[in-house]
Amino acid sequence: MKTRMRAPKRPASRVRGQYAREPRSNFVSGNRLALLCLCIAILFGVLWTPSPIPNAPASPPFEVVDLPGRGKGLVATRDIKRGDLLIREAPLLRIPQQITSSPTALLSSLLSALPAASLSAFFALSAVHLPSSPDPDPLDVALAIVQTNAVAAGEGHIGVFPTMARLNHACAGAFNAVYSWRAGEGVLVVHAVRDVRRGEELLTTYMDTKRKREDRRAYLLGQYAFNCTCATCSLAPALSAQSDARLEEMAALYSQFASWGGGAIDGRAAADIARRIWALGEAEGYVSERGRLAGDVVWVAAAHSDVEALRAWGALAEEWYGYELGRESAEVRGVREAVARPAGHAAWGTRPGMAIGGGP
Ligand SMILES: C[S@@+](CC[C@H](N)C(=O)[O-])C[C@H]1O[C@@H](n2cnc3c(N)ncnc32)[C@H](O)[C@@H]1O
Repeated sequence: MKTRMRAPKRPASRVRGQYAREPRSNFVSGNRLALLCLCIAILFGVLWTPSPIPNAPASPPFEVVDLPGRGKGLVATRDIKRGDLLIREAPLLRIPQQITSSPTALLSSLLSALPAASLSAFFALSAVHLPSSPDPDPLDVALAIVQTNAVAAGEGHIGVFPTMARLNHACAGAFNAVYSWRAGEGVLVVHAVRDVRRGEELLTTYMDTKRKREDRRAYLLGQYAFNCTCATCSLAPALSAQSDARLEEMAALYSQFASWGGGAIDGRAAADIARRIWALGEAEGYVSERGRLAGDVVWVAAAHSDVEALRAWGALAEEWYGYELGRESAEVRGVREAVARPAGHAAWGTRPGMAIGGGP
């Protein structure tokens, strides 16, 4: 989700890249003793109590439980409404993606600075692709934990979050929770993107799942070492083929929509594509990313000086950004401002005047 995409919500943001393959350095070995001491302190019973975060739900609507075949996960303890805030938490670690030093050296210094309780929370997280040695270097374990649990945390950064990290994955129309980084507050928030019944598992998505089932499953197996059996991946063959076709068409349409930025299509065509994406999402049950889509059409409407379309898409953007990012988010405030003062929009009048049409 790029170009001028504003919300750091692209679910494909779980990170690996350079952190996956960095060779160990002498510096790592030099820090091993300190880390081992800290780990031993943790084993001697330091319990993790999260520090209170302002505006975090006072009583979270879920519990962390062991789920057969999937490790821990979050299960709703009461009915949840679309748009409800589920989690609001600070990172245990926040790491720049582009670094000049060794990732393990950086990780070592970040971990060394953590209070024992946070270190305990970090090392309690799950990890795939652990080193096979019976006595692995704690920094290699730490690296595997980062690779399994880190998500995008602002421009050029990833973060590991103790509660959010327990969310398991589902694809396309099957996930019900979406996370986003609040740069101004330094926290990650997770909202319900659909209604959830008590007893249902809360599920986010680890990747852009607008891909066919075979590709999604191969990616998840390779990166996260599990076979996805979510509701979308479990569809019978004929229904799965229809779902694949919808998801692949949505992905192709998003690319076409983005080509408006370079002038390849006009505003009316861009809005037609957005309406088609919306309809496909409805058929698929894929309602995530609608705030951003509608927000982008607001931009197109402003560029073509179409106030009516701007207001119609603005209402949709406000509603769906509100569900995914929170009604108090910067994105909702931005859309409200655009609707209140269309001519004050940064894109206003930058393309030829044109009626692009209202929402779906
Ligand atoms: C970020 S962790 C999620 C929380 C994890 N279950 C735990 O116990 O901490 C990612 C790991 O959880 C497991 N997982 C996530 N989604 C899953 C799913 N849909 N089915 C089975 N395992 C899943 C995989 O082992 C994956 O590598």
